Amino acid sequence: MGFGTTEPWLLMREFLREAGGCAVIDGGLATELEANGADLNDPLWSAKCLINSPHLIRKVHLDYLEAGANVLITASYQATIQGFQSKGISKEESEDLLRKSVEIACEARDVFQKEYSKDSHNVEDNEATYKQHPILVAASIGSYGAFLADGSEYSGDYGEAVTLETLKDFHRRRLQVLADAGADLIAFETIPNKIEAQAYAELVEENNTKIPAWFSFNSKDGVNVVSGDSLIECASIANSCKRVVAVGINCTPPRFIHGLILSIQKVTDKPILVYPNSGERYDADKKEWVLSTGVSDEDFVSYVSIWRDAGASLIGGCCRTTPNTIRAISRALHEEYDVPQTSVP
Ligand SMILES: C[S+](C)CC[C@H](N)C(=O)O
Ligand SMILES: N[C@@H](CCS)C(=O)O
Ligand SMILES: [Zn+2]
Repeated sequence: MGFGTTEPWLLMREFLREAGGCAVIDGGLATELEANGADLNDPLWSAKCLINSPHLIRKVHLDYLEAGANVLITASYQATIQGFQSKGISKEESEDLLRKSVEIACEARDVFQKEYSKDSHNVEDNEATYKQHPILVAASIGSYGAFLADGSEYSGDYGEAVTLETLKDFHRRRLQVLADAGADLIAFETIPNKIEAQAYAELVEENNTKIPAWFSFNSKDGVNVVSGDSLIECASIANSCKRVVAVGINCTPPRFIHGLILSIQKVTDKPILVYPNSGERYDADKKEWVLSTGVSDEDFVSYVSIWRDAGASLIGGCCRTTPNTIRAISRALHEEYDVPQTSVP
């Protein structure tokens, strides 16, 4: 499924309808790469796997599809031309690595869909597990703070020297490459402040970016985005951007999500997406998560119907969530909204 170039918002509505009213976003990619043995203690973080272990990325994407995800987010969150160049990789090879992140996700989707259609011939049409399963590939763009690799995507504090133009210059070429790489949409994720949202909005307009985008902010107080900038103002920037087809929150503790959905709704009619983290805290110096501050999968999933009823129409997980979290989200959504089939004796 692709969005093409016309009426992106209509096609998003159609995707959501095909997904049963509420689509499932995948879970933590880096988390699962680590669970599969990757060492991400590196300034490139998960993007290191684009160089060393693309097979792991493909496996994790497939695990999320099998768990019920309708949206795969690519491994380009911390993949930047500048970051690759600082490792001695040429500009051309860096751009190839960005494209590769999209290719891997598209390939995983193709493999999954082939298997899925093979299996469908062996089961009754009315079995809920074999319903139509639309899948979008969302090319991730992490913030300038992610590139800094100092955890500043959780502070949004870039200092006075970083201006709107700095951020536009930083993201411009990467956005162009990812937008032309065959993904269905761009996922601007973990956006920590208003200036970066403004930079993305201007770049999308300036480039006349071919594919639509979503804007997803993070919060650590349940009111504002992590920098302290107003979420309402940030979401309004996303709302004014015609190519933006969904607005929401990611990598934020589950307990804050309900209130944040209500805030976003005040300024947009666009679909709302939420993919919280487990509630744990990231120690950027040690490059590790502080254990025992998060919620269990059961607790996470107990929020799902609340988020859905509050108006979220894309729900998934971010850091420290796993295929088990996504499977439970998918079940919770489908149990609640599927009309049971009556069996004919
Ligand atoms: C979303 S955080 C866990 C990403 C990693 C961070 N930018 C770092 O490199 O430490
Ligand atoms: N897409 C990234 C988000 C980090 S906040 C990941 O799942 O690793
Ligand atoms: Zn995250």
